Formats: sequence, structure tokens, C-alpha cells
Amino acid sequence: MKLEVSNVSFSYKQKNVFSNVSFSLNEGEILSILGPNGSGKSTLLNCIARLLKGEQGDIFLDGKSIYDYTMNEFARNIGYVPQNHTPAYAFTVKEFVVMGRSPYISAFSMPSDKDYNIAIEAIEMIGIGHLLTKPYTELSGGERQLVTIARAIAQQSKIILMDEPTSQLDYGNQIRTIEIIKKLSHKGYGIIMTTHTPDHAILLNDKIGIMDKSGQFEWGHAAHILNEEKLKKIYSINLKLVYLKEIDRLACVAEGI
Ligand SMILES: Nc1ncnc2c1ncn2[C@@H]1O[C@H](COP(=O)(O)OP(=O)(O)OP(=O)(O)O)[C@@H](O)[C@H]1O
Repeated sequence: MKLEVSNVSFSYKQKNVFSNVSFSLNEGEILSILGPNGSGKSTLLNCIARLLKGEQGDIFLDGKSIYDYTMNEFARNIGYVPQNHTPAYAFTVKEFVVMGRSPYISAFSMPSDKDYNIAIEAIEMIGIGHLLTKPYTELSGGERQLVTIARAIAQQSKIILMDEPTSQLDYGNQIRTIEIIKKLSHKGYGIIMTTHTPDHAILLNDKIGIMDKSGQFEWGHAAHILNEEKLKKIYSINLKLVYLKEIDRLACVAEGI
């Protein structure tokens, strides 16, 4: 499955957010999108998720416009982990995650044992088996984020969009989630993730997209696109991109204040 975003521009009423955004994503690839607050990262994910429509350009899945897929076909191909999710009812974690199976369940049917098994597998993969019977409304922000990721994994869509999937997680769960994203890519899933943590993009070591303040988007492999000058410009601070031989990778660190 190949996703192609072709010259997409988006404005809220009179305010242009981004113009002529183009990139492609093949199966097994990860695109980490960096950019300052308000630059348009979530808006871009919402356009790919069909929640918003750009006024120009198109988005293709295997050469066919995303708008030409039925809702169910689309959901089997593209899953979405939003930044915040507030459910109306106190579903248990198990019931919430099995909702990821809805593109495979007909309107008048209930989830099958197979659907529950897939949901439980996703819950275990994320390491939240202890929350299985807990009502979603009684979870912490970070627990909700993990449960929402499990629901997207249970959906088994070929491409998963994740809007700041680690924003509410403790340091250990952040790194474990980054590991899970890498594992999913090895299984053939394509992942597009927004993040405010350059180290996450460095750890994933795949494609990086940078959305700047003026809505210009550039993308490429981490090795070609990520440098100190660009990171300083994105975040308007003094920072260093240093190679740490103890861990054999670059790390982004802020200078002293
Ligand atoms: N519903 C809306 N109506 C009007 N303007 C909006 C709406 N949603 C977002 N915006 C504006 O569009 C711009 C892009 O917002 P978006 O949420 O995509 O940025 P972002 O890069 O994801 O930000 P952050 O890193 O803070 O999450 C911002 O200037 C924001 O104020």
C-alpha cells in the first residue's frame, strides 16, 4: 500500500495553514513530523484521515483518491490515533479497543471471538492487560493514550496516523511506544506520527517531515534532513545535535539556561 499526498493546501476560512504539501509513504515506512506549535501538523493528519479536506491537491492510496474509498474500505487502510479522545460512555478498555474492529463487523452484528482475540492481543502488545476491565472514563490521560493506540492496532489498517502519541506518557512508556511503532513498521505497517521530541524521530531513524511556521513542508530521510540549524530554527532555541558514542546515536539537547 502506497500513500501519496500531492500538493495539498489547507486554510481555515481566510487563514492559510499550509500550501503544496507533497510526500509519499510506502508500507513499512515511518514518517515523523516535527514542527512548532500551531504550524499545521494535526491539520495535515486530519486531511489524510479525511476529517478535513484541503482546498487544493489530492491524497492517493495505491493511486486512487482517498475520497473514492467507501468509509469501511478507508478504515481498513487508514487508522487514526487522535491527540485527545473523550468517549461519551464508560466503556471498558476491552470494549473500547474492540471498537477498532468495526470496519470488519457488519452493522447488525456483534464482535466475534476472533475480534476480541485481536483486541486482547493489541492490549497485551501495548502492555496494558491490567486495565482490561477498567472503564475508559476512569483512566489517566497517559493510560487513555495507550488504550487509543491499542484500538488503532486492533483496527489492523495498513497505515496508522498518530497525533503526538507520546505526549502524555511517562519516559518509559514514551520509549516503549516508540519501540512498538518500530515493531509495527517491521510488520509492514506504514506510520505517520507527529512529535515534539526530536529524539523520537532520531530513534526511529526513518523519514522525517518538517512543517515550519509559514506552512512550508520538507521531508526526506533523517540522515539527510535533520541538522542542528534546522532544529534551532523550528524551536527558536539554542540546542545541540550531538553524537553520543556510549549509545551510538545522535541526541538533541537544549543548551543550558
Ligand atoms: N478549527 C479551527 N479553526 C480555525 N483555526 C484552527 C482550527 N484548528 C486549528 N486552527 C489553527 O490552525 C493552525 C494549525 O493548527 P494545528 O492544530 O494543525 O497545529 P499543530 O502543528 O498540530 O500544533 P500543536 O503542535 O500545537 O499541536 C493554528 O494556527 C491553529 O490555531
